[in-house]
Amino acid sequence: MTRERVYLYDTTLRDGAQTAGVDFTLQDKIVVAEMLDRLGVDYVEGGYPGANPTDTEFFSEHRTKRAVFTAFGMTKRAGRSAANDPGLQGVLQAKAAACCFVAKAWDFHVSNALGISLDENLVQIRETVKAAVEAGREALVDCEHFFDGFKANPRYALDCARAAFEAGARWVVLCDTNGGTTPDEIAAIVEKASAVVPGGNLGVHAHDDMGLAVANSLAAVMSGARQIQGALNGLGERCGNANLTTLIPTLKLKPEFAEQFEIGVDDEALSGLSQLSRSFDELLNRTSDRYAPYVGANAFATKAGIHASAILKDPRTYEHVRPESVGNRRRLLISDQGGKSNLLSELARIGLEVDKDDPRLNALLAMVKEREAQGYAYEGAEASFALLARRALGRVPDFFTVESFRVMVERRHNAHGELVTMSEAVVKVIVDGQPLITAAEGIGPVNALDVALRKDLGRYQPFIADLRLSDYKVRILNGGTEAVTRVLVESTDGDESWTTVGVSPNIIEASFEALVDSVAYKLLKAGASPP
Ligand SMILES: CC(=O)SCCNC(=O)CCNC(=O)[C@H](O)C(C)(C)COP(=O)(O)OP(=O)(O)OC[C@H]1O[C@@H](n2cnc3c(N)ncnc32)[C@H](O)[C@@H]1OP(=O)(O)O
Ligand SMILES: CC(=O)C(=O)O
Repeated sequence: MTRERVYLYDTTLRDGAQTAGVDFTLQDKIVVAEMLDRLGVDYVEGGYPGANPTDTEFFSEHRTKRAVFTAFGMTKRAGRSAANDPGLQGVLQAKAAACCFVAKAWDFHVSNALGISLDENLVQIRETVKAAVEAGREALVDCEHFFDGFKANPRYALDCARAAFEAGARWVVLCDTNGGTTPDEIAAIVEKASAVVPGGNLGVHAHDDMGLAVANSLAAVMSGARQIQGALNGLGERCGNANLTTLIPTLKLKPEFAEQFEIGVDDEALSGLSQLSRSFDELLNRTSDRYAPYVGANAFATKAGIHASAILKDPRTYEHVRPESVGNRRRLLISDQGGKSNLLSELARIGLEVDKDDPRLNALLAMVKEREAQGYAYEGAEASFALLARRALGRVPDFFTVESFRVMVERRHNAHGELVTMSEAVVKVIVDGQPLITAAEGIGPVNALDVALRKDLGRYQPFIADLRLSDYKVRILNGGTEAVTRVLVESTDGDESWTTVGVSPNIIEASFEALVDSVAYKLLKAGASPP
């Protein structure tokens, strides 16, 4: 059976730039356009030339090799011709192969936001599209608020779509601008619109204000639309646009879509999707959503023991697609919700083969559950779990022991008479039976302890030379007088990052426990020989 082509139109660099907290530089835009081009989307909407210097500069040259590089703008203003509208001319002069114009399609908006007659708006749509076609551009029209407009005045909304199509628009894109439409409504309205504009020329642009942008886009395709507009990681105005990072795997991996439709993203690009999504977040300087469908770090993370047990027998029991297909990975987490299956999987991952009937496994599981009840959280502290497991299995050397530590925080005037807060720590460790005492200053008590601990570990010192802390998180558990503190410390040596956990009613003690685990893990990892 021949499959029909569905075109992906990426608006990350235009609607995505309207996301609160997102501000692309020119260099960012260049990098993202290249990422999108490699991914295999059909259109890259680069921004709004004329709206700001970055976008204008971005359109000073073609930025894509495969995708149709597209400039965004609005229909010409009322009361002037297309040729005399500087905004429209700015869009038409941009170095782009296509132009996408936002046009009002809701009578209420025409009267209240534009303040012009309904007929004048239709003239604006027609003349704008004609000007783009005459300028040799592929023309697209984003019919803003099409679905709300259709519900208020179906005839007029359809008149707008028809005006765009008859004037020569390749694509008439029906927008759920306020994101308030349901999939059933989308399906029914797209079907009605395809009586005016053939489905092969209809697109959908859905916003996620009800969490339905992906569902609405898929409903539109099922009703005949053949272009989907969306953004990487669901960026976009307010709650975002349809998330292409969710839509792409769905279109490629779910039989009800994959058997009927074809998109420009190939299997290899699909297998790089998780990495692409995370790299994009890094470029935005924001933390990736661990719970994102398909690409999130938790998308294939299983905590429940019953699930883990079945996954080990056949991953299809609890996975709707293979994690590798989108470049993600399966994780069976260690926690108080897990059973022996979780343990066995994690032990195998860290290179410890243990028999399922080994009694030490039950002891380790009991220990994990007991410690989790005290406040430890091993699902996010894989290095502390690796140490705990090796200790339970008698396979971890005690590289060093901590005899004592002391921290002092003092607020005083320095030699210049300025008020300063100083932290000092003294740590005493035993290495090969020899006591080693170190003292250090730090910007805070934990920093002082960290510096002191890592200052002199005797013959282990070379192994920890590249160790540094990259993150430190504190959480108070239970509240009130019963409160205990959980500290998670993330460390790195440049090659790998690992997380350790410490728990105590005393925040310094909890921090120190996590620091000691981090150093021990590094020694283990580096293959340091035990005493
Ligand atoms: C649904 C969407 O996401 S559409 C995309 C929205 N994106 C953006 O607005 C980002 C870029 N925008 C901008 O930088 C600026 O708004 C500009 C450069 C486009 C215009 O700036 P200004 O000229 O200062 O106008 P301003 O932003 O205050 O108002 C928009 C004007 O466009 C008019 N307008 C809005 N939509 C359209 C349209 N589809 N066709 C013609 N005119 C329109 C409005 O009526 C208003 O004009 P008015 O003040 O005379 O009534
Ligand atoms: C065009 C557009 O971004 C919208 O209608 O939401």
